[in-house]
Amino acid sequence: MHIQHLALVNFKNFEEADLKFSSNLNCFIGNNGAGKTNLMDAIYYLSFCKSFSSAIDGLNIRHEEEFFVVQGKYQRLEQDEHIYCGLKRGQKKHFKRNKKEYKKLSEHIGLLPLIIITPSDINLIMGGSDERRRFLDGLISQYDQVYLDNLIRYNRALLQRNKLLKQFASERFFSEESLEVWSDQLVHYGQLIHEKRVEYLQKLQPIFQQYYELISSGKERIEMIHESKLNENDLGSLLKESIAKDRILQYTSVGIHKDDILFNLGDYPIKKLGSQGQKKTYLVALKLAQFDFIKELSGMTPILLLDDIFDKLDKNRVEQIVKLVANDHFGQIFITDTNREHLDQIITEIEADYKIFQVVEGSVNEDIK
Ligand SMILES: Nc1ncnc2c1ncn2[C@@H]1O[C@H](COP(=O)(O)OP(=O)(O)OP(=O)(O)O)[C@@H](O)[C@H]1O
Repeated sequence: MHIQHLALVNFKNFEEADLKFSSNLNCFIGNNGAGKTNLMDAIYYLSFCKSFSSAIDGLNIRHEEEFFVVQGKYQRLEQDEHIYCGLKRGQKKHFKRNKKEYKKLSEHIGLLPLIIITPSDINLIMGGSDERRRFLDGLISQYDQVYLDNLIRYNRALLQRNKLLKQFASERFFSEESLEVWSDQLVHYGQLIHEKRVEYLQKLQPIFQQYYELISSGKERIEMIHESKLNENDLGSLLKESIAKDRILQYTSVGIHKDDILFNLGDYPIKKLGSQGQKKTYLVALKLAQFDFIKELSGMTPILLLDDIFDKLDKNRVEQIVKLVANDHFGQIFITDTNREHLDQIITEIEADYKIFQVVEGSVNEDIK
């Protein structure tokens, strides 16, 4: 699966762009702020119906303009796919597959698998536990609709239980029975979600380990530990035990919404003791493991976007990553960099087809080989 053609109008700092890609390697070269990441974002948009950098769609319309259009032509399972995304200021976003508008954007997710590695991934390590849960939930739910449904139902029940706890406190009243309606739902869906999280993390761990060893030349040991009270106890008993506490706090203090993943390097948390390069290696390995996962689940080779990947990594690690992604296992790859040094290194490693795009302040020149 690959994108052949990308056309932009008024998307971020691009007034217009029209790019034909290689099915293997594509590189965006340019100075800071030129628009390399914006091009990556446009490709991301066509897979996920949203930007990876800003939650507000309107921010992606070029300043002073009224709309943006992003269009892509893909080869997917031997067929052409035309994807269109258009947004007018203050209006609903339009998203079409082969000229037919989607009723729900969620129907599109998973059609064009894509993995992105960006500097903002650091939040996965440095941010709160919600970042890590979102990563894991996103990984599982992309191809497991039942998991996603269970998660939605769990969150609804959690919201209701918390509302009730607040209401009890404000009315100086308490009824364990009324709380049970929601607790039972939390137990049912929470247990199912927990089992899937355990299963998927177990599957992810060895692939992650393998990638980390490859990039770091086997010098460091890593570990991913699923921290969940449900590992030792069932959620029903946990909720019962914490009723008094929940009454005081006015929210549900146990459940899968409190899970975390501990990222260790050796015996220590990478968040506290890892160097910047080690953290970057960790994230790259984690994302490449995610790549393998999605590849297996979707039956397609995802597009791989590597934004600013070489920053903070030493020469050896860069070399290992270059060797890795040059492998046949990966399909279409996009790389951004401020100079051609890494790119020239990659090109000598692979025999595959490649294209270079020079990005200069919102405009792109193709193929300056
Ligand atoms: N809606 C918008 N309208 C116009 N310009 C925008 C819009 N959104 C972002 N930009 C501009 O895009 C530029 C950032 O582009 P981008 O992040 O793609 O740069 P880059 O080439 O990846 O740089 P770096 O090498 O520093 O990562 C900034 O100058 C920013 O002001």
